[in-house]
Amino acid sequence: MTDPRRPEPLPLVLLTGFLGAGKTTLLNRLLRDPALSGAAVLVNELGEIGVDHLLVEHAEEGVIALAGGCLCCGVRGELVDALENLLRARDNGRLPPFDRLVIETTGLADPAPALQTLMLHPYLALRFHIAAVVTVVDASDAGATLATSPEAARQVAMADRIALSKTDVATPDQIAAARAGVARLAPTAEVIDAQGADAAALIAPVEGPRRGLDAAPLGHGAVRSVSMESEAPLTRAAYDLFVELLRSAHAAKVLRLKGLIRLVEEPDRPLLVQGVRHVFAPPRFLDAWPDEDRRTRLVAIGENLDPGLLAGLYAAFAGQVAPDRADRAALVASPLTPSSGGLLG
Ligand SMILES: Nc1nc2c(ncn2[C@@H]2O[C@H](COP(=O)(O)OP(=O)(O)OP(=O)(O)O)[C@@H](O)[C@H]2O)c(=O)[nH]1
Repeated sequence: MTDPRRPEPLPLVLLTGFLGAGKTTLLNRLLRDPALSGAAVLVNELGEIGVDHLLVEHAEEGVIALAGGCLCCGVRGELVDALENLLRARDNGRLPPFDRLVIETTGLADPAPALQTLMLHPYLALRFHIAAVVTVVDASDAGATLATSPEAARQVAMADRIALSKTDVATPDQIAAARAGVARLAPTAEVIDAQGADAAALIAPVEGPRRGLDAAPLGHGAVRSVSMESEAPLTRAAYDLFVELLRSAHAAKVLRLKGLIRLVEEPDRPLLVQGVRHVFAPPRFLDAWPDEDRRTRLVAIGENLDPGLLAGLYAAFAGQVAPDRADRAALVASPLTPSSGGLLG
């Protein structure tokens, strides 16, 4: 039940991408679109004196610059201050009641700390929900950049959606290399050609994980995805325990975890969960399942993840443990699983 005294959390889109990928260009396009007239924008800049926000053509009251450092390095407190000020201005009528927020990060930012800051802050976590991480990828150059820059690769791995820029100047081979690089690093992400795409579609919320995933190694560095699914609903307690174990045993490797959970206690509404490394946002019930599929679906994206271990851990909580399966070895290998008398009996 929605509490009438508590405002609905506003969707927040994190727009990231490597240096010069085309974030500001895309943002300008988004801001020109009447469908997005209700968006507020926060631009994070590297220099002491912010410049990027001056390049955002529709730099009106809703565009706020956060200068003097990178969100991932030292300005997280400033991010909190800026967002609190933005909300205060909205709530007391000094700003129009914006209906979503877009944050543009610097080209070198690791998206994780900014996301974690938003998820951990008791007030901001109530007022915003992370609707999507959109990563701009330069199609003319991604093949090389993704292979040589860990920052660029991580921005792609964390993405819910990839906006391919510069497809107007990239050769077909470059576009194919960019798509292949993205598919290896972010197999679950939706890929959109930014040139022709509808502005609203570029920053639409991505609720739940995408389908058709498997735990195949991605072949690029050590980033891979592991999907976990189950038919039978989970109890809330089982889900909470699974997350606790995941956080304590695997958090260093998990870049992102996202999913829809079917709970025994509330089977008609999916619980949307997301984690960034060891930080998990307060789970949020969606009003309804997005489609006919009512299974629990979770996807973890991470570095050096052991798919068997993770899938086995999930299976233990989802009631899928079959002690004679190959998973057993993986499960027993977990330092947190007692060698006897524990989950496996
Ligand atoms: N041809 C072409 N040029 C583009 C496109 N998108 C961006 N550019 C150009 O690429 C350059 C960098 O674009 P920006 O939008 O400033 O990139 P950014 O990601 O905001 O850059 P930083 O803030 O430095 O990280 C500019 O010269 C843009 O005009 C595109 O789709 N096609």
